[in-house]
Amino acid sequence: MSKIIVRGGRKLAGNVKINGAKNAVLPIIAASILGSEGESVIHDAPPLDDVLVINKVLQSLGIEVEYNRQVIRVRAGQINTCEASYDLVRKMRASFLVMGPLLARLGQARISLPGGCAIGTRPIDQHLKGFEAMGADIELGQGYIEAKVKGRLKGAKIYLDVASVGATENIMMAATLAEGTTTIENAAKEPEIVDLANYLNAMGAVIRGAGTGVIRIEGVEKLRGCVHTVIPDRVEAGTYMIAAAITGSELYMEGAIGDHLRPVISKMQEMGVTIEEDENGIRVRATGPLRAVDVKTLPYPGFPTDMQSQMMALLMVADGTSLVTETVFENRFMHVEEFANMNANIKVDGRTAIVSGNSKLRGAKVCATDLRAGAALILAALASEGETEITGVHHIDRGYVDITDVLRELGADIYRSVPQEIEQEVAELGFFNIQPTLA
Ligand SMILES: CC(=O)N[C@H]1[C@@H](OP(=O)(O)OP(=O)(O)OC[C@H]2O[C@@H](n3ccc(=O)[nH]c3=O)[C@H](O)[C@@H]2O)O[C@H](CO)[C@@H](O)[C@@H]1O
Ligand SMILES: C=C(OP(=O)(O)O)C(=O)O
Repeated sequence: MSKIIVRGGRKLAGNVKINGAKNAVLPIIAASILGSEGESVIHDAPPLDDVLVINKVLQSLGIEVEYNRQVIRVRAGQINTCEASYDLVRKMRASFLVMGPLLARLGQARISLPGGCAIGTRPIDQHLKGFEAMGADIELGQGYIEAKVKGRLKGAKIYLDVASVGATENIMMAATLAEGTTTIENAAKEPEIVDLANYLNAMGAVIRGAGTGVIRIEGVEKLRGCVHTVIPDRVEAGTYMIAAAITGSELYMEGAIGDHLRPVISKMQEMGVTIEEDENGIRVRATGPLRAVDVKTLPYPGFPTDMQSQMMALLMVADGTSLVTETVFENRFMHVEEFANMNANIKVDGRTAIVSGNSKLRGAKVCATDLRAGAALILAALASEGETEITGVHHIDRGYVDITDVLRELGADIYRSVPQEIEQEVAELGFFNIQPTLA
């Protein structure tokens, strides 16, 4: 498996073209299962391992999927099976998002339990509660979850105990073909939910309120393929924004949407980073010293948990002590131990990390324990003295397109031992040597 090698201390400069959002395209691909007529054409689908995996899940169901130059074409007129196998679902939690569409379309779905995970227990009780409220019988056994409904799902009022992104998406997709109206209360409000609702509406669904805490879905008889462009990846953009700040540089995030990044922008401004937004993107400039700030992760529009580790990397080099509180996942501080190997000074007390700033970071051998932790290690390495060697690169490949090439073009001294596309080609040949995901 590949390693990423970084020699820190270089300034960066230039434009970063932000890719389509991983967390938007995955549910959108799953939603394509609902289109019993025509073809769905999904533009700006980023070439990530997660996208390859979910495409394979659809193909394993007998659905036609073509992926070429960031465009995915899905023809789901015929589906051969309602079962998504363990081998694929274990690679990525988001594969579970095919449950709602399959249940709605075929009245039955059998999906392997999504695998264990490093950032928290990540139960799926809220997804199942929603399906049950819509009339599905759920059975668990032999590592699989089976859901069945006689006839169509029935519209229902569903209150989510936690504003889960995945549960909101899964229930919203299932409800599009249900009989009657479904209301999701305490729904997640993330931009990716809005993108999915826009996609479903373009397929013929009737969804209102996406982006607010109450979403109403009027069921329709059938959906058809449509053409859609995926929103830009706010986490990819946020990660490069921190790359600019941590190296005292200036970068322009082309295509990034400021409104999707409000808490990240605000916190970076509080730290003393200059941020300018225009209609095409976001410019980040860091010249002076950075101030410590406290950060608490929350569901959207709060500070995103997917930016917590990267923000922590930046706080390690700020003046003063910062508190980072993780409220979304109960075990998302594994990067702290790796940061400590790089000479950071961080103490964890329950769900809060106390980050002492002004660290003189030093290169070390470290391991990416999950996707964003991996990105945060790259960021810390850019600001470190000496060489950092990062293993666990398969995690990073789940969510960043060519991150080493992009950073090298911006001026970083960074390379990976095996290029991402070669690892993907090997995976495409069928040797899915990507380990089960831990994030
Ligand atoms: C593919 C994708 O979009 N992944 C994102 C999605 O993950 P995902 O959809 O898995 O995250 P959720 O919003 O569901 O999880 C949020 C919290 O709710 C809990 N929970 C969730 C479902 C459930 O049935 N019961 C339950 O208790 C989880 O354990 C977690 O503590 O949102 C997370 C929170 O913004 C992000 O970090 C992930 O990057
Ligand atoms: C946790 C993440 O993704 P996933 O939900 O796919 O594991 C992430 O994108 O940071």
